[in-house]
Formats: sequence, C-alpha cells, structure tokens
Amino acid sequence: MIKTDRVSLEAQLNQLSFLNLENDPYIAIIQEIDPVDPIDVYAHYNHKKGERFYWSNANGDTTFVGVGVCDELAVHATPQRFEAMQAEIDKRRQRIHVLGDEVDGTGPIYFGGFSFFNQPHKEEWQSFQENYFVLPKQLLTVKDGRYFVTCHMKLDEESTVANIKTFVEQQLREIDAVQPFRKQQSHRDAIRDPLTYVEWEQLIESAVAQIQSSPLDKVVLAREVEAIFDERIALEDVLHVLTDNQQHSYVFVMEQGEDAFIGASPERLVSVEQNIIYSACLAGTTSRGETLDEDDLKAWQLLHDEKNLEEHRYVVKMIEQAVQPLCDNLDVPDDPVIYPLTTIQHLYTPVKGELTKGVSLFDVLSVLHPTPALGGEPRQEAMAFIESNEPIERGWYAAPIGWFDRHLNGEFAVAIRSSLVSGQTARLFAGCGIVADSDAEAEYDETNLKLTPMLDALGGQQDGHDG
Ligand SMILES: C=C(O[C@H]1C=CC=C(C(=O)O)[C@@H]1O)C(=O)O
Ligand SMILES: [Mg+2]
Repeated sequence: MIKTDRVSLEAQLNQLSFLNLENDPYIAIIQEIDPVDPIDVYAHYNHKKGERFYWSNANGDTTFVGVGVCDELAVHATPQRFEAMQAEIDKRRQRIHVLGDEVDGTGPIYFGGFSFFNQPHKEEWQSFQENYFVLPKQLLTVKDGRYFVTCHMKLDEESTVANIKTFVEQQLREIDAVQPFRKQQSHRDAIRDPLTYVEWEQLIESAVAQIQSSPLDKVVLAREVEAIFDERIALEDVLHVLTDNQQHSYVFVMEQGEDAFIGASPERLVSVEQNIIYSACLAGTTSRGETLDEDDLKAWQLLHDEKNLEEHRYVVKMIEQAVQPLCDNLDVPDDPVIYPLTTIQHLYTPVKGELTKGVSLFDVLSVLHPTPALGGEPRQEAMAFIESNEPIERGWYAAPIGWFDRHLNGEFAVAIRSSLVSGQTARLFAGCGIVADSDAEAEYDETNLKLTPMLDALGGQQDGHDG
C-alpha cells in the first residue's frame, strides 16, 4: 500500500506535463510502501518466470526484487566489455526522468552480470547473454528498513499521463495482493559429477606441475555437479533457505527464459557509493567447528596455515596493485582476519579506498575481474590454463554479478556458491585455489564443502516456513 504521508501519485504525475518527453525517454516513478516480504513478492510473480531477479547484499541492508523488462543493456564479447557497458548506460543516463524521492537503491537500477571469460556462451549457458543487464518494469527495494516500489516505463507517442497512472496503480495493486507463499517440496533424486575423482586428481596434479615449472603461481579450478530432482525446482524455496541459512552472503537469482542462475556468495568484488569503494580479498578456506573450541582452533589454524596464506596473499597483492592507481586513498590491512560463514570460514582482507575523481565503477570492474580468488596469478597464464584444462563451461560462475544505478553507484559480488537451474536440473559450481603445494584430495574436499549449502538449499531441507 502507498504510504499516505508520501507525495501522492497524482502530484508526481502532474509533474509529467512539464517534462520534455522527446527521444523515447524512460521514466521511473518511486513510491514508498508498507513493509512486504521480498521473497513473497518474488513468489507472487510466478507468472513472470524468466523475467525476475532477486538480490540481497551481504550486510543485509539492501534487497531488490525486479520483475519484467523495461530496458536491456547487452554487450557482446568485445575486448573492452566493461567500458562498452558503461557507454551503454551513459547513453541512457540523461534520458531517464525520475519522479519521487531517489533514496539510494531506488529509481532506475540495472541488474545483471558479466561472463567469466569474455566469450560467447555455448550449450547450457545459452539462455544467458555474456554481459547483460536489465532495468525491470517494477523494482521492489528494501533499504535500511524502508520499502519502495519503482515503476519503470519507456514512453512513446502513445503514452499519456492517464495510461502511465494506470500502469503504476496496477503495479501497486499487485504488490498489495502479495500473500505469503506456500513452499513446495522437491527432493534430490540423483547427483551426477561429470568429472570423476581420478580426472580431478589428474587436473590438480597437472596444475601443480605447471605451477612448479612455469611462471604460473596460482590457478583456481572448478568442478560442476549436476543434481536432478523429481519436480521443477521452486526458486522461491531455494531463495528462502539461502537467505535464512547463509549469513554474510550475497543472495542472488537471475532468471532468463526457462533458466535461472542462483547463489549465495560471500565475496564482494566491488561496491561504489559516491567516491568510496570497497573490495574484498577472500581466499583460503576451512570448515567451521562443531563446538566453539573446535571452531576457534580451526580459525587459528587457518590464520597460520602457509598454504592458505599463500592462496590469500596473491589476491591481496593483485587487488591492491590494481586499485591503487584508481584511488586517492587506499586502506589494505597487513594481515587477514576470519570471515565466518555458516559451515565454512575464509581468510579475509577488506579493502577500502577513495576513488580519484573521474574514475567509475566500471573502471574498477575492468581492472579487478578476475581476481586471483577466481582466476589465478599471473592472470593471463591462469586464464590460459583454465581455458585449456578445466572441463566445464563457467558462464557467469565466478564472474561479477550485481547492480548499478544511473549515478554509477553499485555493488558486485563474484557469482560463486552458485547453480544454474533449468527445470528439474541444477548444475552447481565450486572451485578452489591451487598453489604449489596443493593436494588433490584436500582440494576435492574443499569443493565439497563449498557445494553443500547450495545442494542443501536445492534439496528442500527446510526450516518450517509453510506460509
Ligand atoms: C572459487 C571459489 O571460492 C574462492 C573464494 C574463496 C575461497 C577460495 C579458496 O579458498 O580456494 C576460492 O578462491 C568457489 O567457491 O567456487
Ligand atoms: Mg582454497
């Protein structure tokens, strides 16, 4: 329901008659609304399958649910794809009229992702364009406990104030009609790992051999596991479990046609708000302990484990070197701390900087992707190794996923702990950082640890949210 103490829709729309609506401009109409559960909203729009997205950030202060397609930005695999994406949004920026209070996270928000390799997608990733962002027709924003709906429309010569009003009222009525969703049960039937353990062992051994005998220092290698269910996977159920169970994580879904990419990633790539930039070095992994003492011991061991510290140091060094030239001030602590997740813990070094005037979010993305937490070090050697040896198609896995607004504020996570869902089938991805003294079995166990939260969420292990 529209909050009555806000600017009335009528008053907002009256402003339209003063606008110069040439060149097919877009409008964004923002209304503050009463609280509503974002996952219920997501589930309500089941009839818009293929045109929905969901995002909540790791510190829980921002959630988006997007429905419908008002505008799309797509860039093919061109050499300067981040710059090309910025050029696309630059073309739109002056052409979007915003009515209402543009609180951070409301107004025109484009959501989407980039592919890991700058290459066209094949086979199972075909529904996803390589580098693609959508401006939804309707955006629900939950920001610092306040709730907003932004309706986006592309205007043409047929548009009138009356039909804009009808559109906005219709969207608000839909939100009013949202009911708590009823969860379904899906059961995991079969799990297929296309890569046998022996093949994994060979892959890791050849990476280690290459690291020991060439300039390659680190390479991140991933497995894909296929899980087949006895019915269609209900994304809202999976979302619900992920948001409940995966603390300190970015929870995301992007639907495209019949397919969806879903995950709960702990790893921020970059966020930009005004001129402040945050990034994160996250690499080096162990499990959580069963008891507090065991948990502390595992954390202490991780903080002192040379192999994991080495994995981590490549990431810190590269991010620092990449971002330094773009910043006036940069703060990178000397030593990592622990980043605790529900069943896993990582080594973590936060990065904070002040961007030099004129440097944009896309400039940062362009230098950061992929960090050695996803690709390796040196980047070119690692990418070449992955491309010729890893037997999976990465698609959007391990690549930047997130959002930006017309002021080029935004936030991107790296899409790990994720799964490509298609009907009754889910393909899950998990990788790990291989360095000179990596052991194939330990790395295999680490990927299993990283696969478990997604497998559990997909498998319908629930916590009693019955609607
Ligand atoms: C590549 C993944 O994790 C990265 C992020 C954190 C820790 C990692 C590690 O310890 O190997 C990986 O670099 C993944 O989960 O698929
Ligand atoms: Mg590791």
